[in-house]
Amino acid sequence: MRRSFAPSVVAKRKDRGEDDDGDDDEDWNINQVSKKKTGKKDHLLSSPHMCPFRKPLTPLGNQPLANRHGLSAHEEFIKKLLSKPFKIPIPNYKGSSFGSRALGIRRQGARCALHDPCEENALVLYSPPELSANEQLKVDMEKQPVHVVVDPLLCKVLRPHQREGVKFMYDCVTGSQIPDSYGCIMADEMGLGKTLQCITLLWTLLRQGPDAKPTIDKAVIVSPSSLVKNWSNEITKWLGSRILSLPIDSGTKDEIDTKLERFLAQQGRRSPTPVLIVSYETFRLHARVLHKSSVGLVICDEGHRLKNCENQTYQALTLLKCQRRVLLSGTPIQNDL
Ligand SMILES: Nc1ncnc2c1ncn2[C@@H]1O[C@H](COP(=O)(O)OP(=O)(O)OP(=O)(O)O)[C@@H](O)[C@H]1O
Repeated sequence: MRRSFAPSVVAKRKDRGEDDDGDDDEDWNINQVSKKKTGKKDHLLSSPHMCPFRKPLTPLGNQPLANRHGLSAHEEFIKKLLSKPFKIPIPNYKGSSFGSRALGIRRQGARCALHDPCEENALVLYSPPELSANEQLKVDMEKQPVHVVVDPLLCKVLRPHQREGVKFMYDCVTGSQIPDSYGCIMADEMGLGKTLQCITLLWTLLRQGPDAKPTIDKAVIVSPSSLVKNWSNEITKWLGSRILSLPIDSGTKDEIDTKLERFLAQQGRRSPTPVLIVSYETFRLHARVLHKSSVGLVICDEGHRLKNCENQTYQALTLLKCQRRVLLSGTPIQNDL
């Protein structure tokens, strides 16, 4: 802090007998310092490097200690801390069996639906039971079921009868229509858009569920060979690149087996190709591979082709490890389905 040199202030200071060895450079007086502190006036004055008007700088000895690398003790401590190798805190921890899976950040707080159930035109397939204010205080919001709402992308194109159809199929395959039954026949007339309804169901089950996680991880569509490509095109038409399908309509036995094995080996929420599309013939011929693992949903297009239960394709389909089953047919009556 600079001292005032106003004559009145200087006079007052002198009256009070204040000495001048404060911090201010301007007030430093080499004669006084030499008399009071060192008594080496002559020596100081005789030094050719000593300025008589400016106090000497603080000696370096007052600075924090530096090591031989020029780091202060604190910097040295931080460096040591950061260079410590990472140690797994759990003894003998082996890690997950899915080596490629990265650790995620656990979601905190209440679960929420993927799409807004209150949005105009929203198609809500599942609503959690309503809770009273008192119940809301008691329940664990992290375990509360959430709404299942059809992606608005599809909602805006679905026609009224298709909305009903999607809701019907969802209720059936989730066991809400008939307890412990997970199948249905979708028998809309030809050209009413059964394919789009099934794609909507598939997309919803692959991404959502009341537990705020996907209901299924893989699905198989079995259709007449002439329609395999059509299914793949319709999926791309409505969902773009959101999901990739795996249509199998040609190839050698080994090639097809390899593709099927790869499809079945996929696990978890984000399978790269979660939808397999095969013909009835391919399904029957490769049933041995397909029976090795389970899938979340099977859709049989033109299901009236499964004429009776002695049929080999029917047998192969029955043995597939899959609980949720949808059969599509524009003409279900002809075969007594
Ligand atoms: N909501 C919609 N808006 C626009 N186009 C639609 C809609 N629903 C279906 N379509 C189109 O109508 C056409 C016929 O639909 P689709 O093939 O699904 O009928 P389908 O009921 O499966 O008939 P089929 O019994 O002959 O298989 C398709 O090209 C489909 O993309």
